[in-house]
Amino acid sequence: MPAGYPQALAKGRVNAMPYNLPSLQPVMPDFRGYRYPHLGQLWERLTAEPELPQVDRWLSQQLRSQKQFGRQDRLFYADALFTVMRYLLPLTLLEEGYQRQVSDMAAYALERDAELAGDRIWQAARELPASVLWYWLIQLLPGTAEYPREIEDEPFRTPYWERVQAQWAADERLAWLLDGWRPAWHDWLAERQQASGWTAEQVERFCTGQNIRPPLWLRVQKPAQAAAVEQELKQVGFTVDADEDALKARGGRSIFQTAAFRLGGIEIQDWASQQISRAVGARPGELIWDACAGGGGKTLALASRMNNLGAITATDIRAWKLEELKRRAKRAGWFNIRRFEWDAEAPLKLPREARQQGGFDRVLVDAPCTSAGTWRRNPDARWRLSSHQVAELTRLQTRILDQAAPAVRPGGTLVYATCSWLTAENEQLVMAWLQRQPEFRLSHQQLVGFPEADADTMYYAVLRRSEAPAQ
Ligand SMILES: C[S@@+](CC[C@H](N)C(=O)[O-])C[C@H]1O[C@@H](n2cnc3c(N)ncnc32)[C@H](O)[C@@H]1O
Repeated sequence: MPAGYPQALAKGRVNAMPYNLPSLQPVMPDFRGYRYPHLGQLWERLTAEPELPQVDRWLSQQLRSQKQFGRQDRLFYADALFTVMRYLLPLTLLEEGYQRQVSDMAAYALERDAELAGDRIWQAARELPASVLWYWLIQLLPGTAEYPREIEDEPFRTPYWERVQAQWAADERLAWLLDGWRPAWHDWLAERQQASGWTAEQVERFCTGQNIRPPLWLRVQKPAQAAAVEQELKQVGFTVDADEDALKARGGRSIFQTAAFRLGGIEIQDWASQQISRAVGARPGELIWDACAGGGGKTLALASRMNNLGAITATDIRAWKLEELKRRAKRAGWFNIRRFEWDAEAPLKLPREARQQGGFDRVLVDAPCTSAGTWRRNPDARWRLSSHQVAELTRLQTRILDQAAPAVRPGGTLVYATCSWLTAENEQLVMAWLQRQPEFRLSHQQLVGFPEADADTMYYAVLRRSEAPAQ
């Protein structure tokens, strides 16, 4: 924690646990022998990629052309590859250690962790055959999967595994390696623990729970339609829990085929993400700027609170994302959203009505970040995290905040958000920024979602601009 970090903020505020969390014990994907050869081929194709691709997109491209697979097969292959992704580092170290007969696997793990920083892990992992990955995965996770036939030296591997497991479990920095965590993340985790006041149990739940996919979260566009939407989803086989306009859905068939989705009654949006739009507090009639709107997940949630009264300016550096926003807004029936391409290199030229009142009532900066809070859904994202990436992103995040601040009217609100749990991108960044911005004060900040709710992990800070300019 940086010197002078105020204790009141360091404590953080742990939100109430709104949902019973499922068991956080990861298990092996439901394995049927006949699926193994194709799983091996998929791994071979993935490892032909010189750089680690975004695995969910890569996999859907691969499976799109394979019409022979049914829904259950597709779910299995996705689940299996994602599981390998979660444990990429321990799987790689186990096989390397076994092949080299390394006896001190604690020292070896720390040394290799430093060498394989960021996505360099991919260069080592892509050397491994699918059979050994699968074999070590069976050791790491409880389940009933059979060893691949290629593994003939199993009597030697088992005692090796038992020795390594004992060595890692005995070292505080390495114990979570068994859950797929890099020792290099240890300091970041300690900072998070301190900032949020987590107990050891919360830290453990946070680490192990990264390996379990959260449920599908939906947001009802118009509260008046909530009951009808819930009823339709139940009719087509979903189990649904409701929390205001957030719906937790499990099971069922493709959500995209439901009338509720096609007619704009619902959007897919994680629960934590929905809390960010709530924190902005947009009201009908106000002028809002969503500075990093992307495909519009939060823009639409803000629009939903304004009911076509007032105006939203949605900007992003990527024009193609704003096109998606346009489609989604039309489907939802929101007509008060204006879109502009904007790069935080320069200030935004304010729309006339915002200029007339001295700026926007509320500005949301949903900043580009490491996305560390989405590892439960995108497990490969964790292998891109490095100190270098964090340093680059915090520079960009600060620049975006600097450019967004003058567009907030006196007395208005600026909300800074990330889908990351790293304090460097969140509390630390906001504290440093506030020291240079005497016109703004922190109203409150919060880490929302996992490990308290079965969702992603996100952070937001609500910053208020003073009514009168600072002297
Ligand atoms: C976390 S995402 C936004 C997600 C979006 N708000 C949502 O809820 O769907 C961050 C966005 O910042 C945009 N971005 C990155 N660099 C930027 C820059 N220099 N200026 C403006 N936007 C930028 C990215 O294109 C990305 O869409």
